[in-house]
Amino acid sequence: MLDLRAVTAGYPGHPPVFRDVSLTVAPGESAGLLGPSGCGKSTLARVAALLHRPDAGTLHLDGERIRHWRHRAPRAQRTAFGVVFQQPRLSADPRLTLADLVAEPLRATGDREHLGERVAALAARVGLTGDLLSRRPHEVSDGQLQRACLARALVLRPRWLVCDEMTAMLDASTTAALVGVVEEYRAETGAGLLAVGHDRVLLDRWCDRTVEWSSLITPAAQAPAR
Ligand SMILES: Nc1ncnc2c1ncn2[C@@H]1O[C@H](COP(=O)(O)OP(=O)(O)OP(=O)(O)O)[C@@H](O)[C@H]1O
Repeated sequence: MLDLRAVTAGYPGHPPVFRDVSLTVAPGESAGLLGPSGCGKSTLARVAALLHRPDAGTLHLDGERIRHWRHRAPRAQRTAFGVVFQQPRLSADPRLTLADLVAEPLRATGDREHLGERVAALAARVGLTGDLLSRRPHEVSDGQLQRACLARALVLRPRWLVCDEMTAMLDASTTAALVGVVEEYRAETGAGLLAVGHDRVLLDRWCDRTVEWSSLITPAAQAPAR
């Protein structure tokens, strides 16, 4: 269970982006989060994935209260999440080949057993050929790079996936392919999913339920647009 209760979050030097937001995703469930630009969806998703420390509120992950975020979170909690962001170029080290990008979490955690085979299997799953794996980010398209970022998110076999507008800049066939990979992985592992997006049709098709940001928040709790 991913259980966010009365979370208030924002950025230093600014009023909170939102206050007292609660959201629960059951084990194995897929929840879509829909809302207008700038309301705080990504911030909430980052809090949920332990990447952004909230100012107040609680997060329980599979029954355990989270007390630390980012590098301070215990490895077992950090690696429970696979996260894919909207803009692959902002989350990919331009010096790495796509193969090394996919392998990055394995190297970071020291889990190098059968590394080459695991990367190759995931690359095949997301539709990356051997030729593409040897290229660097500037030598591939956004869609190809996003495929590598999804493979990287899956390589530690997370229990939870957070996809923050993963397909926003992709064409329809790449969107369908990546959503298909996520769903195949979830069917195999029982992983839960929080998918943030603007596209109601996509989220309704993809997820067990779609949550509107406006239903999470009282008008007084939303900070004015900055
Ligand atoms: N690093 C930051 N420092 C200061 N303010 C930030 C930072 N990141 C985001 N914000 C602000 O926080 C608010 C919420 O941003 P967030 O990215 O969570 O919204 P969002 O709902 O995901 O938007 P979008 O749908 O456009 O991606 C926005 O007003 C944004 O300008």
